[in-house]
Amino acid sequence: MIKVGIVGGTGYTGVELLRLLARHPEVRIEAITSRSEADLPVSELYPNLRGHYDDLAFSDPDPERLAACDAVFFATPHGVAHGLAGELLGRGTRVIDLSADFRLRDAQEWASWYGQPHGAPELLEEAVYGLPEVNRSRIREARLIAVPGCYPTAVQLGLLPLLEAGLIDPDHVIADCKSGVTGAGRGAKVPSLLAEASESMKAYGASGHRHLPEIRQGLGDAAGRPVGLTFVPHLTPMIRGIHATLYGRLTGEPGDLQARFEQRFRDEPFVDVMPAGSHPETRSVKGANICRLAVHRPGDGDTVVVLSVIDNLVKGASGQAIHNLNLMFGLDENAGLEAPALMP
Ligand SMILES: NC(=O)C1=CN([C@@H]2O[C@H](COP(=O)(O)OP(=O)(O)OC[C@H]3O[C@@H](n4cnc5c(N)ncnc54)[C@H](OP(=O)(O)O)[C@@H]3O)[C@@H](O)[C@H]2O)C=CC1
Ligand SMILES: CC(=O)N[C@@H](CCC(=O)OP(=O)(O)O)C(=O)O
Repeated sequence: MIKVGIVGGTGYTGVELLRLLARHPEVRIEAITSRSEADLPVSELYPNLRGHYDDLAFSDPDPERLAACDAVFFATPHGVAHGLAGELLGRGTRVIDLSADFRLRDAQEWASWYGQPHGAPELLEEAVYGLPEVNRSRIREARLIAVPGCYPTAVQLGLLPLLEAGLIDPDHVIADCKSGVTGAGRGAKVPSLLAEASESMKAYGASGHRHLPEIRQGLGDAAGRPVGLTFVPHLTPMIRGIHATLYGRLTGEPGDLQARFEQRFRDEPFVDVMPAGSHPETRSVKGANICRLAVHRPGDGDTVVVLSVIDNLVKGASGQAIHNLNLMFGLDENAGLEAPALMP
């Protein structure tokens, strides 16, 4: 069995790791941390886990206990993994970070978007961006994984087939994205209150969101040159889910777009290219580690529209993190990730 630790076990991505790992045949949880809930049994905070982890309680983050694990997930706010990752790696423990700490290759760029100095620039060279559909072979060899953000996962998967093949103008790409409120984490914040978030919808970060440089970095790699991206996130009254509507201007006659998308993701277990004409719904991915895509060319014109949906907590975070673990340890890629979505 692979011994696993989770730092930040009380948050939404932490409990989602627990839910998915409860069905993982090769993993045993050795440590799960919370500073605010130390000593509380996990099933008291999360009754959905009763019967699964009856002997497991939250504990303070203790580097000794974490270093005894084969792998540690960080499900913490940005900046936390910077402080502990180096020590764990030095002691032979692999690190899978769900936060943004190691996603940007440039420490200065990270500092400017996250408003603090990068805490571990010496680790950036070995960090692997954990998008399996792009980096599968590097992930297999990695010791340190930066799990992609939720918006970046939905946007990159939808645009990769177009940018890799040079089918759209890389200077004018638009990502219009909607997120459920769990995207903001479990901490109490006014915009997440029921009375603020329900029966209403709003854009935010229109003039610059911290996922913009992350998405640009990935799309630039796919296009082989810098990409001009307009990215506007929105908060919507749903609990889970990301819906990305992506627009690109075709550079010429693209051929059969549907066939291109199917071919690009033919061997990917967690990307579903839906039949031509589909409109994927966020509820069709709720609780499941899957991205569903549909590609449209309205009126056979020069604009291509891609619809991409994921569950922000699963393919957008904890499920993708477990997919990375499976690859790093040579396990079945599907282990712990086989459950279909909850619908309705
Ligand atoms: N929510 C989402 O949809 C997604 C989130 N992410 C990223 O994953 C990470 C976790 O997100 P989420 O689960 O939503 O966050 P939450 O705010 O829900 O939970 C954060 C967790 O981290 C712990 N924590 C906070 N500060 C520290 C610290 N200094 N040292 C150790 N533990 C700490 C908290 O417990 P305690 O304070 O008790 O120690 C809590 O368990 C974030 O970086 C987020 O950006 C990525 C993709 C999607
Ligand atoms: C709705 C909402 O607030 N979403 C968050 C993004 C989700 C998230 O946790 O960001 P990472 O993927 O980078 O960790 C935000 O806009 O900051």
